Amino acid sequence: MTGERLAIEVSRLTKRYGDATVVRDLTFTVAPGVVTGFLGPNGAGKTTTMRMMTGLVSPSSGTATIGGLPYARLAEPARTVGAMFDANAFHPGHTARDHLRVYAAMSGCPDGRVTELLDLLGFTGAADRRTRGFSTGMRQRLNLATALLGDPRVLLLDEPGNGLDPAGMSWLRDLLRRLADEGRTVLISSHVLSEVQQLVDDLVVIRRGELVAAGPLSRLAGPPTVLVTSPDAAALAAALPAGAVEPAGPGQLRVRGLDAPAVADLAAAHRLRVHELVTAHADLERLFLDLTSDPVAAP
Ligand SMILES: Nc1ncnc2c1ncn2[C@@H]1O[C@H](COP(=O)(O)OP(=O)(O)OP(=O)(O)O)[C@@H](O)[C@H]1O
Repeated sequence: MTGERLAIEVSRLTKRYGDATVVRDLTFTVAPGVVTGFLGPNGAGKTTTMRMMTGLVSPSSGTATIGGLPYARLAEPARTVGAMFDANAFHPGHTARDHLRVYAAMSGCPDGRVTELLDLLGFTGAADRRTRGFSTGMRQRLNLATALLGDPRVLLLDEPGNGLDPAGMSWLRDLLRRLADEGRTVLISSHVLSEVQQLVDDLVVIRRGELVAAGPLSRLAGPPTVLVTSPDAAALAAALPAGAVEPAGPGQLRVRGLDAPAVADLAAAHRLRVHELVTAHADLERLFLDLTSDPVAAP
């Protein structure tokens, strides 16, 4: 599918409420065609920043633009940006279909789009049930359906993984991947890195309203290492390139800069035994805690 590719540019964005600066001098870009995770502990300023992107909150200074324009100047804002903020904003007496019809009418979407989305988001049996009985997972789906009504090129989703079980997360991952592969810009917030690490390509991490890291997840997490268990660990360490290896435990080495097959081949060439070889990816939860920990604010 072709369509406009619209980057989100946040430049020196700042929001003050009275004496409190809740978003401070934030600058980052959200690229089209990938899923970007917007991460930070509770109260870091994620929702406020996303609301500023959609004009729901006005910045104290700085700008947030979508495809080069502030939200208010977009020709068709509701069809350009789909946003999801509150997982509970449904009329309890409305069915999922009623809810989508109301929003479709407000944003000028054809009724056929409602049926299409109910199918796409797997509402088969639940489309005509009242939302008051919906699980959190169903609410998240309905929210997503609402955000997708105008077939937007940009999606801003505040905590879409909240309350989803593993099957729901896997479904969400596939859906977001498909939307990004269509060239859309997808920004999802979360305060739990482990929740989104399977969903995102890029990360923007904030703490107390300030940027602490931005870039591809693979770059922030660093390259994987190989963990080798061998009764010949000392001889294997001597055979590996100097500086590529460090002890990781009894009979265990951590190897950098070589992948698992290269380590296995090298051990075989030296007739050394290998009992276990594991490719270890960075501990992303640790990385997130390191990036966002705040000794001053600790109790
Ligand atoms: N209208 C408002 N008036 C005053 N303070 C506000 C207002 N809206 C948000 N804040 C404060 O701004 C800070 C950032 O809130 P925000 O909801 O943007 O954080 P968040 O990163 O989305 O947090 P969470 O993960 O808990 O949703 C918080 O301290 C919050 O109390």
